[in-house]
Amino acid sequence: MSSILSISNLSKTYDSGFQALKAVNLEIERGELFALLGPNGAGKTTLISIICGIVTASSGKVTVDGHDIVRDFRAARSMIGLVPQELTTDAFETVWDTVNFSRGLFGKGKNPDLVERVLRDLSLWDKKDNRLMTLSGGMKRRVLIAKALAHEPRLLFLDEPTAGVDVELRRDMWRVVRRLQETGVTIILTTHYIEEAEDLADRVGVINKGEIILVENKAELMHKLGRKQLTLHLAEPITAIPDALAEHQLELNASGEALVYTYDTRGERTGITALLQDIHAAGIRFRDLNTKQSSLEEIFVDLVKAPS
Ligand SMILES: Nc1ncnc2c1ncn2[C@@H]1O[C@H](COP(=O)(O)OP(=O)(O)OP(=O)(O)O)[C@@H](O)[C@H]1O
Repeated sequence: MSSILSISNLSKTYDSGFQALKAVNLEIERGELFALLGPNGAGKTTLISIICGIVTASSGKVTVDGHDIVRDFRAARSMIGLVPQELTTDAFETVWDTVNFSRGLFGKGKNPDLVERVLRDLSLWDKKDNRLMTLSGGMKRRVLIAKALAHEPRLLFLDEPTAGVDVELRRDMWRVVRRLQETGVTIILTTHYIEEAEDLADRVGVINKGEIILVENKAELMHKLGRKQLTLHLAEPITAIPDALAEHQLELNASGEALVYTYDTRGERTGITALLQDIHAAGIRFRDLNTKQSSLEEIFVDLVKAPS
């Protein structure tokens, strides 16, 4: 198997007695872009912090490229890059110095060529002599990535890389992340923007209340759990759905001008042909129709909503 990260039966109970992770099992494949989604407090940060050696697990085992994160901490940690949300380094430092310093923290010798390549890849080269405080928010985020890449990690954690940034910068960051993946880095991304996972991820994992409740290929997930809706815009409004159409379980919108039919994209039959025949027979005419596929966001909300 080519897992770069292997997590088995990982649990964490904080001193307060709160169990933040419950027997988590997860395999991350080399080169993939994995999005870890979960509502606030689900355990994402705890999981990443354990892998990076910031928090100690209560039980379970994690290996990074075969290195146990406890017994073989240094080797495991040197494989990992962590991009936090905030830049906490000295604002007076230059881009060049701060990125070189990050490399040095891992005991790696100077490698100006490599640092130059990292800065060029992130479009930071012309800013290399700038002090951090003079950079825009977007450039600061790039510096965070450059710092995390300076010691040549093979596994990169991006913790909400686009939290609080505008749409334009978010798309710019997505391009950066895609380029990184093309260079062979395995990426684990946590995000609150489900659209981000929808756009970038190969696989999606959903964590809720300390448990991984789903791990799935993104395309498969959207196909499996996705629903489609067909909306028929009626030529004349109706006040109620005729009994003859009851079996189709339609919804009528508030103005009585549109009928909405929800169907399963996996089903062998969508039921649309029968629906249209019955609608015709019921004397209802429509002037337009359109279909809509549910988004990853809708699937996610369904998955994590508390059972009633
Ligand atoms: N040091 C701690 N002591 C006690 N409980 C903690 C500690 N750190 C985190 N927790 C609790 O563990 C749970 C998981 O927290 P964690 O930060 O891992 O969640 P998260 O999924 O990253 O959430 P967010 O998206 O809000 O960052 C939360 O209920 C949190 O209150």
